[in-house]
Amino acid sequence: MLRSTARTTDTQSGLTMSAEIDFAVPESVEIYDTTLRDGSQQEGISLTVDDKLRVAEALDGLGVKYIEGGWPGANPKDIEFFHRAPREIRFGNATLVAFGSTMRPGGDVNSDDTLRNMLDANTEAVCMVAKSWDYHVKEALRTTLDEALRMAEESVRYLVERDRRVFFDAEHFFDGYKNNPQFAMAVLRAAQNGGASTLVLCDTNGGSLPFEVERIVREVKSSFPTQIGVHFHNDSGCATANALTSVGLGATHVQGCINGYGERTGNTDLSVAIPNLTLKMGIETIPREKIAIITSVSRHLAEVINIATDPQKPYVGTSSFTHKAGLHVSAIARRKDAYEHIAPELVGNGTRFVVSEMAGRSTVAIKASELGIDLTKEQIATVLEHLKTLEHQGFHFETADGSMELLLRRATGWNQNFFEVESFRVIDDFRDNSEQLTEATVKLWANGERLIATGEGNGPVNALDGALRRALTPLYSGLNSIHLTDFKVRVLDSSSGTGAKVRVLIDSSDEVGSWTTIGVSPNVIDASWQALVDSIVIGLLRTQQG
Ligand SMILES: CC(=O)SCCNC(=O)CCNC(=O)[C@H](O)C(C)(C)COP(=O)(O)OP(=O)(O)OC[C@H]1O[C@@H](n2cnc3c(N)ncnc32)[C@H](O)[C@@H]1OP(=O)(O)O
Ligand SMILES: CC(=O)C(=O)O
Repeated sequence: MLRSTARTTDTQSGLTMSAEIDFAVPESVEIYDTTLRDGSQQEGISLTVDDKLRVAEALDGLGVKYIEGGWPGANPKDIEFFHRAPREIRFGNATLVAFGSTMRPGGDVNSDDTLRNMLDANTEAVCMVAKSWDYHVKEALRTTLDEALRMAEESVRYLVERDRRVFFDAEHFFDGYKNNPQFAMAVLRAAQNGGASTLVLCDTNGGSLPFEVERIVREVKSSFPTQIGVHFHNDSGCATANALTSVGLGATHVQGCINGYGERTGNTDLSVAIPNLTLKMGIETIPREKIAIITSVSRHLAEVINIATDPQKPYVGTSSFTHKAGLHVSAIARRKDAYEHIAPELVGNGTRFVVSEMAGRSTVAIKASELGIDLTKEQIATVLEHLKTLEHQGFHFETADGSMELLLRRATGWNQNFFEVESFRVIDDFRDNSEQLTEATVKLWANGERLIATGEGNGPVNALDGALRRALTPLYSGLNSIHLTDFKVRVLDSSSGTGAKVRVLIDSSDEVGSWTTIGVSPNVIDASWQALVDSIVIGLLRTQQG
């Protein structure tokens, strides 16, 4: 077991104790997710009660120990959630926690609405937030330090006496400790006296750095026998590092959110903290077998919450194990772990390679073999050269897997024989101020026949797509299951104004999957046509391959 050593300072007397104390790095840490409370304080998040239930279900499935469900009484949604959750979810792992503050200044526990609402939520555990920064007591609560201590102790005791396990969130603990350590520690003592099970040190403004956290957690740990927890915001970008530092000093309860949601810059990202604690520090967090679903849970929550996650998010991001540089791919082809800090499968993620101008021969060879395309060394070299030239012209193959596949196939001497393009034409027809119609005509050759078809649409791509389908569907009925799902245009050299080159990306899908194709040209219709033809060819190839 890891051990860390600390000197301690008596915060009452200010004296530094000479004795050194060993803190064991814990064997296990309680994971407490606050997505449904602090996570929902993030700008842009607004969950329905049904959404909250889905999030709670997913978190329980992941095996977190506590799920903070909201602040009962703060809004009707949270009241309904606490009513429905125990009836509609069969919790297998998690305990639901109701959040609230201490009673108000000058209040009485027996008539305080917040405390009553926390009890009415009917949860085994509650989390109570209290001010531990003297500045906040004086300026935000506008009361005395003694009154803040009374509010904390009596409120905790009131809930403990009613059989609740009380987590005590000492708000602004780190700033409070820096400003007035005696008061910050006195608040913890009040909560301990009241019977709180866990003293949670909160970095509410999120500005603390790991070396400060280390000093302060060490002080607290040496002064309190009670379980220590932590709750870090990410305003200095150190929330997860601060949580790990605290655990290294003996904290055994970590609050945060899968995907790091939360007020302002968010909270400790549990999708990062859990793998670090488990896989790197050897500490038990969620059940071991659940680590492998953390990527899918992170993505599922992002869908429910409707905020796309950062592809570069450690462990669970789509780019977390994606390799682009030729040297990296070449080494990975020899040793899988050459550029990966863990095996991605441990967290349910996977290795990906993207092909671009940064590629070398190994990348092209791997991509071709993934697609079942046999390329000779010479063909690989030719593809690589062609690829780099095209990327220089503005193509971006890492986002266009469909066009990349065609490039690789063509290098073998293959050429699509579904159809041959003789010509195409697009006419924009403005009939009057309210109506605009685009008409496209394509002339193709297929099966030895000359095919001429016209399509109408609300724009050139729509009209060209219509004309192509009208010409080809009688020959290839599989086209009916191919759909264009997205169309993106990017101006590549904006300094050239309307003469600029554009890059068009088209996303397409069929019943089994999706692909992206690309076109680049100074003419947006030409660029669109290139991407469109590639899209149809890939679609036909897929129907042919069954
Ligand atoms: C650090 C955190 O993130 S804690 C969680 C914060 N979350 C939220 O605020 C979201 C939910 N909040 C709400 O719905 C509302 O703010 C409520 C229902 C809690 C309170 O609403 P209101 O009564 O209208 O008050 P308001 O929002 O203006 O908050 C200020 C009041 O809370 C009191 N208050 C603030 N912090 C605390 C605390 N830790 N303990 C007790 N009272 C507190 C203030 O003294 C002030 O009371 P006063 O108006 O009687 O002087
Ligand atoms: C309790 C809480 O959310 C905080 O102090 O940040």
